[in-house]
Amino acid sequence: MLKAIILIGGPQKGTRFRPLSLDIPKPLFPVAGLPIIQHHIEACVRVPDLKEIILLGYYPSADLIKFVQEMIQEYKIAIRYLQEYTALGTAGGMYHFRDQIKSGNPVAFFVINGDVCGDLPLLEMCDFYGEKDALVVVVGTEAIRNQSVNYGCIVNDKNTGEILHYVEKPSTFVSTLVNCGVYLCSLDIFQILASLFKKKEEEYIYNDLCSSNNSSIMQLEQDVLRPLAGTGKAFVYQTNNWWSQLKSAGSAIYANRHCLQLYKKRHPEWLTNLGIQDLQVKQTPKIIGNVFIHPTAFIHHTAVLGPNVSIGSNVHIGPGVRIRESIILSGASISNHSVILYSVVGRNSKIGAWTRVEGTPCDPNPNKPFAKMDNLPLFNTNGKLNPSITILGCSVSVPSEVILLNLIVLPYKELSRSFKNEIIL
Ligand SMILES: Nc1nc2c(ncn2[C@@H]2O[C@H](COP(=O)(O)OP(=O)(O)O[C@H]3O[C@H](CO)[C@@H](O)[C@H](O)[C@@H]3O)[C@@H](O)[C@H]2O)c(=O)[nH]1
Repeated sequence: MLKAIILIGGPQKGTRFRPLSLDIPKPLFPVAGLPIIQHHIEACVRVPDLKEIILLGYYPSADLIKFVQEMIQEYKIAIRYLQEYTALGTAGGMYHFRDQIKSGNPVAFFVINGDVCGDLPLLEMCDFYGEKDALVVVVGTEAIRNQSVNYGCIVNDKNTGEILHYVEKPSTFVSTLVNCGVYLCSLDIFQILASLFKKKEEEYIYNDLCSSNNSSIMQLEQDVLRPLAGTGKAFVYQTNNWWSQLKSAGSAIYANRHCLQLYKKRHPEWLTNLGIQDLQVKQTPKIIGNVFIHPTAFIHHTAVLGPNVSIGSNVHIGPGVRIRESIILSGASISNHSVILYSVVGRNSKIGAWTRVEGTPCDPNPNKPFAKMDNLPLFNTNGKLNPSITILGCSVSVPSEVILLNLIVLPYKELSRSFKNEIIL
């Protein structure tokens, strides 16, 4: 029997994802029509012997209850949310809830960072794990040299996959093989965490209880992977599958495109597929490439959508609207002949007629194999806003006949004119 833990962090995490995470916890933000962590759950339920999924974080339980109930109904598998009393780090929460994780005696358990997405090779990891006497198997992927330092860097034995050296976000180049934040761990890992916890407690007592260090805070990367490197107990499973972090709001559009592409392989029925026959029989909108449309959305038959568009529930799209490379969240409405390109339109936002909402794609460099998203800061060194996708927070109202370019608009704002390269507070 196997289990899976999805690390979802808490409200203080994911700040670079604002304003998209202002009205919804970041792990529940919909990419390709599904909450980010539902993609992880989808991957987990494909593993035949996986019996329980634990979401681990420090969001208030109330934020997750509805989602957990929906997931249990949808996937008919045990899913629960365990709330840390404070941020305990990527391994501290696991140690705190070790009895729940160990119960039922799983042979191993997955740990998946909630802020990554990709074609996760969970089944392949199980086979690889079975061949090794491993405490932990980590998924690794190639990155380009200057980007690799933003990740956990792994030096491995090319023949066996054994991790020989591990450095978390090194200050200088170590290796182009990076940690994807997806692990398969043996229960024996808790012994390492137990001795670490004991050591930290002793230090705390030795320091006359005046140290502010919380001995419960532990990191999977620094406290487990790094000491295990070179002991023959940690291995890397290397993948060339698509994989990305979801750190900045800009990465949502990039992830949306790739998740829609993955549906082609796993769930073609989720993509809107209007054949020539449909077009002749009934009046339907024109769909280009991969598009997800929630069944409750209304799309006028003269609208043109795609490629890489996700439309949420109860969205209303008027006549002649053109949408490309964008996410339209639930309840939004877009009036006649407006154009939406490289943008996220927030929940319940309203866009008038003949308006253009456009962002700048911030994709990885297509000329460099293995390039990842650059999580650029909001402002460049000259103090100017780095051009990025346009984001309208929830309940934003945009008038007719204006142009919005490279804009971040906070929730509930009523715009009255055109804007360019600005953050509207
Ligand atoms: N439950 C819980 N989750 C946490 C906590 N702290 C972080 N997380 C979750 O753990 C994941 C990783 O956390 P970060 O601390 O933000 O690390 P990172 O910068 O994303 O780097 C990690 O992921 C990279 C791949 O995306 C790795 O390359 C790197 O080595 C590391 O594992 C995220 O999903 C985050 O929400 C915590 O205290 N509690």
